[in-house]
Amino acid sequence: MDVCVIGAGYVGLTTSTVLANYGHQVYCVDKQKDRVEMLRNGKVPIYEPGLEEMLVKNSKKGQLIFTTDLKTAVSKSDVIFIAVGTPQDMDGRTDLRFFEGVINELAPLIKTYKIVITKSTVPLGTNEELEQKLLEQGVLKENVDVVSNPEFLREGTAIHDMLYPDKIVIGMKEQRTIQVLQKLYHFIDAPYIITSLSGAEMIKYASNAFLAVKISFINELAKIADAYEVDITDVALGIGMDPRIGHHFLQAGLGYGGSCLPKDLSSLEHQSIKKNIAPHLLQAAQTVNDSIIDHYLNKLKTEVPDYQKKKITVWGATFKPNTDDLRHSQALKLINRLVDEGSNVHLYDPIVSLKIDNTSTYQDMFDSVKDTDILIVATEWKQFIDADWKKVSAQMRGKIVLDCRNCLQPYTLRKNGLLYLGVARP
Ligand SMILES: NC(=O)c1ccc[n+]([C@@H]2O[C@H](COP(=O)([O-])OP(=O)(O)OC[C@H]3O[C@@H](n4cnc5c(N)ncnc54)[C@H](O)[C@@H]3O)[C@@H](O)[C@H]2O)c1
Ligand SMILES: O=c1ccn([C@@H]2O[C@H](COP(=O)(O)OP(=O)(O)O[C@H]3O[C@H](CO)[C@@H](O)[C@H](O)[C@H]3O)[C@@H](O)[C@H]2O)c(=O)[nH]1
Repeated sequence: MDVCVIGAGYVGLTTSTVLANYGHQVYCVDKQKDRVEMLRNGKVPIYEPGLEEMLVKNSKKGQLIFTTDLKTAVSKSDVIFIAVGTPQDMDGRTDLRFFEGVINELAPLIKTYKIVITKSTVPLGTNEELEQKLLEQGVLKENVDVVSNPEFLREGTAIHDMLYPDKIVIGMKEQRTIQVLQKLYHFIDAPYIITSLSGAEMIKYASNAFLAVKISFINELAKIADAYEVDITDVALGIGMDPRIGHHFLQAGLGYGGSCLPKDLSSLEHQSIKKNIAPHLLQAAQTVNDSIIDHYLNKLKTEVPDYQKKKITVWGATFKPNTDDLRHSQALKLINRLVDEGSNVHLYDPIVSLKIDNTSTYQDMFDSVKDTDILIVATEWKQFIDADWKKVSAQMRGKIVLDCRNCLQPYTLRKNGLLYLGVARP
């Protein structure tokens, strides 16, 4: 099929590349000229393992075309994906500026039958409004079907997640769209969940809200476990064995961040309040998440009361490993907090080279710990987990390692003369 994907970010690029790889002719449109130019030259503006290779292969074949020319892309396509950002505004609601911008640009271009598929995460009712707005702006009813097809990929494993999803969610009004979506996703073997437009929108928010609640649950338990000197990783393992609970998303640590969980939870809270329903649980999840950095720093303070006067190295800045995404990163919040407190901060991240006032950034993880008093592991990159701790210990001046992701082995660190510090890791 001929497909137009609007937005060349994490979702748009993954969708475009995978669809092209499985035989579709894809036109990926972005309004940022430099981004499109870069993509045409085979350079991917984001760090996503495996993406560049597949993207270049399909661009070379002409199967995947990057453009700023929406008009031509729409005229050549049967289906149009919207994959632009839907960030949160100052109040925590969804900012639909980019999404609405797309509707206004699309409306005059739809002259023959098209299926418009929303991949972006949008509040309940947005796809109904999308259809209304297209019709109000002159699109003929017989020329458009709107489908809500939310995306569940995770950054760092985006290609895998698109190829092997646990389900494909389709919100639609016209049955005829289902066959088209099945043809589009012919290479994916997953159950279809067919629902209304808002049903699909809600499944997306409900998934991310549930994940956020689950993480905050284990993080609250970690505080209790810490007070009773219980190892939270044992508790997570124990409760996770119950298939009704499951092992996923029970890794206690610095809390959740990223471009989705915080903003989607916040958006759902607002959508709930709009209908006079108090979102107690959703708010509690956010409150717990907001309290975690303090909890870790208090832990550090019990060991080093004047830690602000020490030289501190932080490993990891991104919101999780295997991504360059810094949006709502808890690690970055921790770094900024240390800087605000006046600490002498040294940074190392395997992918991102940060420029933050009053910090020093290193290109080598071992150089970054030279003569440092305290090492804080803020993101669980594999190279930190597998670090040569003997070498780290030899480089450091002090001996304290604060593990904010429960990703290190206390025994290994102690064996190498380091003092392991964590929450609920006695
Ligand atoms: N990042 C994820 O892991 C992920 C996963 C699932 C769902 N989502 C959702 O998917 C949507 C996209 O997220 P993302 O992280 O890929 O966003 P992103 O910010 O990485 O990329 C969005 C792209 O859209 C482009 N854009 C904006 N307006 C445009 C327009 N009018 N025409 C053409 N291009 C335009 C921007 O230039 C940008 O390149 C969001 O709603 C997000 O919540 C994201
Ligand atoms: O046990 C866990 C699991 C995750 N996290 C943190 O939670 C955040 C989110 O992690 P993850 O869900 O893996 O990252 P995303 O790439 O943001 O993916 C989420 O957000 C996407 C955008 O909506 C969805 O598509 C995915 O299904 C959903 O998992 C990160 O800060 C993680 O460090 C924990 O603290 N403990």
